[in-house]
Amino acid sequence: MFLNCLGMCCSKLTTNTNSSQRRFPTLIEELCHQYSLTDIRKATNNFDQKRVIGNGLFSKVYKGCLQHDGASDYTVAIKRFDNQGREAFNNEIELLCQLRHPRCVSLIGFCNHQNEKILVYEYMSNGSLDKHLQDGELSWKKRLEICIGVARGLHYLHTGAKRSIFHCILGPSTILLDDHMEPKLAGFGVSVQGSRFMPKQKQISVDRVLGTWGYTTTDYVMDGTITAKWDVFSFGFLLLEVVCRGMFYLISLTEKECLENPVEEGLDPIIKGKIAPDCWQVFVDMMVTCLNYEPDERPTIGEEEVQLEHALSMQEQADITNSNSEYTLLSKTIISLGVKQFDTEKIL
Ligand SMILES: Nc1ncnc2c1ncn2[C@@H]1O[C@H](COP(=O)(O)OP(=O)(O)OP(=O)(O)O)[C@@H](O)[C@H]1O
Repeated sequence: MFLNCLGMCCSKLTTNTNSSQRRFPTLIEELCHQYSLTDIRKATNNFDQKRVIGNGLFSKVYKGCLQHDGASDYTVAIKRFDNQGREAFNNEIELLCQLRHPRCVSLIGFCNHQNEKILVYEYMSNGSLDKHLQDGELSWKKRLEICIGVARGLHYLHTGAKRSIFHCILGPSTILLDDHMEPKLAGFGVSVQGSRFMPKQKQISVDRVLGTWGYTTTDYVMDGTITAKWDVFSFGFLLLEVVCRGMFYLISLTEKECLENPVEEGLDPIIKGKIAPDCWQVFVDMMVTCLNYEPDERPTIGEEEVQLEHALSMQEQADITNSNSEYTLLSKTIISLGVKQFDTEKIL
């Protein structure tokens, strides 16, 4: 019933575009505040370019300053969708209104004024994970903690709501970090919700290719369906990128050779020597199973979460007894993605 109501609210959002400041006496409005375009213009200094903090697939994200419920000014992130982003706007508002989890970014409000489709979120002061991976400043333990946080968020999406939610574009640019460097999932514009009466793992069909290329699994491309195992594959890719510093992001099929070298050879120099071999073994086994070509062979994200916590505790144990010296990894892990089975002509 709750989700039906939300669905109806969202279709109202799409169809009623002529009124300038229409009120929605609906659940969505109860759940998140509706801002006027004037409020948003004021908050972003009229969409000042200098306030741009990120670019989405169909949107620009600004740092803004808003007043809410009479409280003093506070900082928010304001996503302004372009004309192609209407569907993403509706999708994101519908999903985020339902989500309440410390590992998912919070939606504060929205503005739906004629062609202007805008969402307002809590501001994540440390930006997206990709920036921090590029800078190479994160310790190995922090990386592990971030991966655990991401697994918790995904676990909630897959199992915590009445209908499973599949993120579909999980990657370092859709993982944001708060003041304490804790991760939150963002970028729900193309996420997909399973149908209400379906078992959580059942496949659903979608009619478009989603996701960033490097994090896209073969399942969808082969049979046009999405399951939770899609996100698990993306999570495996994320683990790879977290240790290899952006090396695999947006990998193209022609660059697949880099996966033919052992992962240990591509480790970010910052964390080389810092990873305890026992911890690494757990981590790398998980990565390999997540990236399994066969979706049924991949673990659930709940299993991943538990294993990552186990890996972290192994690292902590090892650090107690080995506080000064560097670790050496003797393993040589080759990841096989089965990418040779792609027919790029058909896909792109
Ligand atoms: N709440 C936020 N706080 C801080 N920065 C943010 C926030 N939301 C988004 N950003 C910045 O904007 C970038 C793009 O946002 P996001 O990941 O939501 O885009 P997207 O999902 O690709 O967008 P779209 O909805 O257009 O498909 C992020 O990588 C990040 O740098």
